[in-house]
Amino acid sequence: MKLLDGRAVSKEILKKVKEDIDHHIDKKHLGYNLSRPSMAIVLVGHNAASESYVRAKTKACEKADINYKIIRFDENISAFELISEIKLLNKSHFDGFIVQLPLPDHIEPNSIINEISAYKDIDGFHPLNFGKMALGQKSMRPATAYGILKLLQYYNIPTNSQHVVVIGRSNIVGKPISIMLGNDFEVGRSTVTSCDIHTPKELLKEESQKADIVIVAVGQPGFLTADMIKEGAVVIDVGINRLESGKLVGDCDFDGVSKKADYLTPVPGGVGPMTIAGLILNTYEAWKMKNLIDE
Ligand SMILES: Nc1nc(=O)c2c([nH]1)NC[C@@H]1CN(c3ccc(C(=O)N[C@@H](CCC(=O)O)C(=O)O)cc3)C=[N+]21
Ligand SMILES: [Mg+2]
Repeated sequence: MKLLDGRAVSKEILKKVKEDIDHHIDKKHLGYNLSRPSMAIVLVGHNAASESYVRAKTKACEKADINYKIIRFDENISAFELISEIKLLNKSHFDGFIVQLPLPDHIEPNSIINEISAYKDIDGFHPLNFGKMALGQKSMRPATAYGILKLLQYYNIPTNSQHVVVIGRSNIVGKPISIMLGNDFEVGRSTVTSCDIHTPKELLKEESQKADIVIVAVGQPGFLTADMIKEGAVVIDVGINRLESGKLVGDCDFDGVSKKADYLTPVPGGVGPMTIAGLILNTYEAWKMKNLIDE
């Protein structure tokens, strides 16, 4: 069994992005001095998990030499005020920005996401980007799904004609990864079965036992057990669950699954850092688009 080292792959991607940015800036593209890419992170209220994810994002910006600014708002901000701020950010110098989720209960997240300029939507959550992604057009891709594709690609894990079972159908992970792997991309052309926690357990097991690749994103520790996979499967664990002990675990029964799978992502150190790599790649791509840099 081989661990898919998202931390190491992410580090390599960040280094490569920095070098590519340096390269474009050295060329003084279009005859003017390009400034480095920049992103803003909108943070509403104080959520301990969000604070830690945002720290991981800013550290990645430092590694890729991308400028960033954290923009904080009081948890009592109204949806109307927040949308006004989003409209300002759409017109700002930032190449991209994200609105860290979850938002306070009184703000409906889609009402905010829909206001983000698709050109600056480095999370890839805007309906225009989601639609383009689904149609197989160039777009900002949902960062976690993008990161997972990059991880599979890095380890030369084939997806072409492979049977993939995705467990979880969230708009930010399960749904987009199911669509992307079904598309006719560099990484794709898979036969995808989309399941979720409501799929009857026997039916789910019947499917997942046949899968070459299982992607689990349900947010329940120990959900995927060894009896649910075939010998030699590739298992991508998207879960990040903090146990009462403080320990961070994924959605797999790690000890059991690791004895049967050929490849497995650890938690931490797997999909989490790859999500951040996806975000940095999207920022780099938004910057290139804005400056008309064509690869
Ligand atoms: N607008 C928005 N975009 C997001 O991309 C977004 C979000 N909101 N809200 C929350 C989720 C979660 N997320 C993670 C990013 C990195 C790690 C990560 O790097 N995790 C480390 C461990 C971190 C730790 O120790 O807590 C790891 O798995 O190795 C995890 C989770 C991005 N999210
Ligand atoms: Mg098969």
